[in-house]
Amino acid sequence: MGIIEKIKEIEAEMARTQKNKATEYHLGQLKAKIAKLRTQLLEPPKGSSGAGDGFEVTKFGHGRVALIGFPSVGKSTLLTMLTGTHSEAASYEFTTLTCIPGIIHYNDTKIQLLDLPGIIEGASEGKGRGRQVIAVSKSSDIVLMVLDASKSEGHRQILTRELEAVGLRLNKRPPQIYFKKKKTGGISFNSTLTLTHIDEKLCYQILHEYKIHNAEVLFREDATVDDLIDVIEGNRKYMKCIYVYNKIDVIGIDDVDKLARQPNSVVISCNLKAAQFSCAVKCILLHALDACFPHTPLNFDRLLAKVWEAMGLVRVYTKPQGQQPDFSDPVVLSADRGGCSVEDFCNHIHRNLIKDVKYVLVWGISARHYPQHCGLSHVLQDEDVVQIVKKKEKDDGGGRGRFKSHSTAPARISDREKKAPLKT
Ligand SMILES: Nc1nc2c(ncn2[C@@H]2O[C@H](COP(=O)(O)OP(=O)(O)OP(=O)(O)O)[C@@H](O)[C@H]2O)c(=O)[nH]1
Ligand SMILES: [K+]
Ligand SMILES: [Mg+2]
Repeated sequence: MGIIEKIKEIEAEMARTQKNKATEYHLGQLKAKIAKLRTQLLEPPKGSSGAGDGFEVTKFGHGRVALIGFPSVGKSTLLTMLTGTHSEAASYEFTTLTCIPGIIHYNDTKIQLLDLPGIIEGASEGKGRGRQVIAVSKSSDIVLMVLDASKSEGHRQILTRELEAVGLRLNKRPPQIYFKKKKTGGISFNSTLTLTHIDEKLCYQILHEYKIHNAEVLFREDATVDDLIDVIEGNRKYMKCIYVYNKIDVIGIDDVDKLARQPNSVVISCNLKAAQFSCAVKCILLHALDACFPHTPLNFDRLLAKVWEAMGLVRVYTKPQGQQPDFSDPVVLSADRGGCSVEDFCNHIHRNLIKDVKYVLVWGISARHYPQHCGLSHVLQDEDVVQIVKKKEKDDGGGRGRFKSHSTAPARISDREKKAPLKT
């Protein structure tokens, strides 16, 4: 029997089993069995270099965003409009057969956007190009789940299930469970609060299923069996996901309103410019819009702002001693990938720089006063300005200038200030 058949059989057994106190141990064990089989399924077939075979494109820019969705929801149309890179779009399904990269230029950064073939139910088990598509989406920093606003709400759940089946966790944080395998000593089970979904016996049983007999487990939240399995498997990827409802030009105002109010969601139309849209719809959208740009496709500005927020990129501008900061070319850091400390910043510029650094001067929202003398562990924030003071060098932090120490309230440096000359 193949792995997929085994999974199907266990799923059928779970569906047959009534959920009650007497069966909960058995059900927990079955869940662990399925998780183990799914992990086996993810192992690349012999002779291939990985599940993303033939789909890999070189990483480029400051971050990567994948477009995931059913066929013909408008992924390629969206890629073409956001990046200017042409990706064939047509009214028939599976128009796109491979991975097509484009670049979004936003806030002085470059974000790689990947168009992918449509996926269908069963993708996680290898239907269509599901496994390759999922492997590529795992390599990205965030996922845009593109949905057809005129189709069933169930599509979002089906896609979420497919992604969960391969270990992706969307808009969730890792379970607060400390877990460490040991060589001896048996299982030590502890919790900092009352657990309502799992008890010691169930925990032992799941560990037993994984043939783990010595370990330390500490629950720091009221976690579930699924959470425990995620922690034991240890290969889950926690990603932000934005639900992009496209084609709102073909649905009614009430439905647009409902979709626009869901968490992590944005409603758009590739077909209509904002100016062509009725005033009523624009009013509804305004609760989510900072400004309405009449000549951009409807709500693209909002979509880009959401992508930017989810990426969590931190732009740091360098200021050579005695000169204006260079506001054209930021060093781009990320808390999730590589970190945002002064040390990370220095390593970004040059890997040997760190040994020459005496301290740095920081202007911007991470600084308590302007400029703040900071060490290597100081955590920078978006739009900070940094001057590196090397050993045997004097800083110019005491001079007269815009970002000087007598400024009291740390404020984000505005675009206007960036353009204005900075005297030092
Ligand atoms: N009404 C409407 N149609 C749209 C919109 N965006 C895209 N379309 C149409 O939807 C159809 C499918 O678009 P594609 O961009 O090919 O969709 P896809 O998701 O890339 O499809 P596959 O590559 O086959 O998975 C095309 O006929 C587009 O013109 C929209 O906002 N409104
Ligand atoms: K299509
Ligand atoms: Mg396409």
